Amino acid sequence: AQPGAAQPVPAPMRDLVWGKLNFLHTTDTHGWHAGHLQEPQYSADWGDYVSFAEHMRAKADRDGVDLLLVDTGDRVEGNGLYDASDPKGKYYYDIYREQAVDLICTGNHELYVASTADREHQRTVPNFRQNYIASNLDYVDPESGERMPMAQRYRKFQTKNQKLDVVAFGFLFDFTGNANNTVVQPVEETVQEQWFQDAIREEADVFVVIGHVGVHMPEFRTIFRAIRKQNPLAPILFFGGHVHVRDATAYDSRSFAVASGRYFETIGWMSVDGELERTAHSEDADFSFHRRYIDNNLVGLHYHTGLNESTFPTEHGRNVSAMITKARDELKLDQTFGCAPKTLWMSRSPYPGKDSIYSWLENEVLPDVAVNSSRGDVPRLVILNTGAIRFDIFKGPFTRDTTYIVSPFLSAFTYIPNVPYRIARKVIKLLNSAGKIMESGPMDNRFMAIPEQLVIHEDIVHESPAADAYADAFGQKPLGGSAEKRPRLTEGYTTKDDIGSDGDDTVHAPVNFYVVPNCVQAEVEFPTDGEPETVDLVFLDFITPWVLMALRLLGGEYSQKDVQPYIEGTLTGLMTGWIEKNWPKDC
Ligand SMILES: Nc1ccn([C@@H]2O[C@H](COP(=O)(O)O)[C@@H](O)[C@H]2O)c(=O)n1
Repeated sequence: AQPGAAQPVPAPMRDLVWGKLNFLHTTDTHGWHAGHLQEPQYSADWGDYVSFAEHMRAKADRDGVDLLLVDTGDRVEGNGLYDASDPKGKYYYDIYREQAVDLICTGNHELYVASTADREHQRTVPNFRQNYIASNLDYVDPESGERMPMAQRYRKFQTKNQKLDVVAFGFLFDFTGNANNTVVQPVEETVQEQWFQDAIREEADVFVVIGHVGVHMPEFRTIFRAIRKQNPLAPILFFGGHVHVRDATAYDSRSFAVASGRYFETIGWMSVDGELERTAHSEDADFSFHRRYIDNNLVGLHYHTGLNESTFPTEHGRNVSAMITKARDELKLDQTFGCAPKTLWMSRSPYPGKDSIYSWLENEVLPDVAVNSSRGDVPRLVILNTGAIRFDIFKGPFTRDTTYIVSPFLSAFTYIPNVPYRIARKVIKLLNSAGKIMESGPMDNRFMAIPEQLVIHEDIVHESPAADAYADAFGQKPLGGSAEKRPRLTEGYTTKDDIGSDGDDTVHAPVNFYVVPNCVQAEVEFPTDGEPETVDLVFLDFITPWVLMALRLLGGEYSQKDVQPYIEGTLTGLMTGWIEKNWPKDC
């Protein structure tokens, strides 16, 4: 872990179940490779993961089974370690490559901005040349204009110890927001391509599909159906992501799919056991699948390896942790802009509410920063999509790192001047409508909100979410402390997926999740009496297509040419400026 990172505390644990073929999985790490310095439960860093994987591989070798490492994209955007350098990722690419990832693919965040996609192609693809898979993604060379596969379309290889034949694919969901130096082919089309049809006819003991795709998204079903049609008896394993949740499902009795959360809070574990060799595949062959969501902290990593503080870190792992410390120092990520007077939550506290980050933005920040000096006294509606905010603000120092953690995007405020208020006032309602109007495809309203809400549609409020709940440690091993003296449970994930509610490796007290609207809105410079005739409609550029669509549905004929820049700077910069001005400097 990084110097100064919060110390994890012991908790009741569930063991990993090993099989013949085992996997460790990361997804949506978004630059959090230093770990969560303020959250003990997720405070291990990428160097610790390197040590962990080395010990787990050694165990696999000793036991004659196999272990593969998977990463399913969105490695960038969302943490100072990636975002704070110029160019972005100056340190991240060299840190990330130190992990021996066997199967890796691209997420949408590697593609929003052309220069990010260029760097993915120039750095990460060659770093993982044999292992990077891009089944439905092309890259356009900036010099020649030539369109080429981002990486190999699929990978066929043999596992180290059992020589199992694996055919692996690497997909991205049907993403349409990519920069124009990449092309994402819809999954429905890809599975009809000749190369794919040939690949699923290769001799395989196991098919592995990794993808930046939620395990309940239709894209994985499409791939599953295509492979299964040709291979009725083979095990098919899916590793997904994008939705930022811990999740698992099975598409049939010979398939299994797992998604491993977000922000390097989770290291996913999947194992499959049974007669895996294709010669043994039969109607009667029984495969067993297990999944575990490992909280990324040293107490847990020691537990799963049976090691301790002195025996756990490998030389390689220590060196990677040191690379991260050096990068964080050089990037001055601990530089403080202000001291947050209290914790502001995205989903753990209701909106609107005194502890909601969105209420804080709506009531305090937006009215103050969304000001165009030449139109300062014009009444305006300022709309922010909730997905623009990526993480909670914890009470205490708000640092350079926090700015990117909370708001990594380069989104700026744009506006349409003088929109009749009778139309403008209804826009927010349409943007927040539960999907009746713009409900699917790239214009799905939910793409404006946080990714978790693609699968969580209602509040999850526990009767006693507080930290004073105690373990029902029956059948679980207390880690540190006897059964009589059970440890107090820490708050954390209490995942329920299609497999059950025993997926998390650590037994936690539950936390609440309150659904938030797709967008929030501040009314600024409104007359004290009556309504304005017209208003400036101000919004983040990311949601322009939805705003134009909403206006059109309300009878306002506006197009992209009516949308103008409102103020200079990004939401991130403006928010940080507000914090510098309004919160105390020292904590
Ligand atoms: N400029 C941007 C880009 C993205 N968003 C939000 O992020 C969501 C996607 O996040 P993933 O980590 O799941 O890829 C997207 O749906 C938007 O809500 C944004 O606000 N601004």
